[in-house]
Amino acid sequence: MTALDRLAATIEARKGADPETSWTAKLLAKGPEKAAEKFGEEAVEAIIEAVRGDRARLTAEAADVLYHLLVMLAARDVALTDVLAELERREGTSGIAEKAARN
Ligand SMILES: N=c1c2ncn([C@@H]3O[C@H](COP(=O)(O)OP(=O)(O)OP(=O)(O)O)[C@@H](O)[C@H]3O)c2ncn1[C@@H]1O[C@H](COP(=O)(O)O)[C@@H](O)[C@H]1O
Repeated sequence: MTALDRLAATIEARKGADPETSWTAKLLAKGPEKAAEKFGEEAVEAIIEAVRGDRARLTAEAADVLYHLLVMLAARDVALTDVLAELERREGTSGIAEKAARN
């Protein structure tokens, strides 16, 4: 099990937990729209660090992005395993070839 798998399991387990003691539960209690908004905020913070070129800060912001992505997915009952399966399905297909096949 990777750290991402463990984090997704923890987030799933936080559904219905006490919002006083869990940030995840607090965020989930506010609904999928709030989870999506937080994901957007964290993504923008990561973009800012990517543009600045601060690798340590980008690393930290990327971790925030991954956590908030998983919370947003959990809020809409999308399993990490389904996202990983979609990535596996795409493995070996060049993005350029895939784009060309669309037209
Ligand atoms: N990876 C994370 C993680 N990354 C970021 N955060 C929290 O996400 C929050 C977002 O920070 P912000 O500065 O954006 O929050 P804010 O500005 O106060 O929020 P606003 O009210 O202003 O929108 C902070 O409280 C961070 O601590 C996380 N909280 C939890 N986890 C993981 O989730 C697990 C379960 O956490 P709890 O649900 O809190 O038990 C933890 O053990 C960790 O593994």
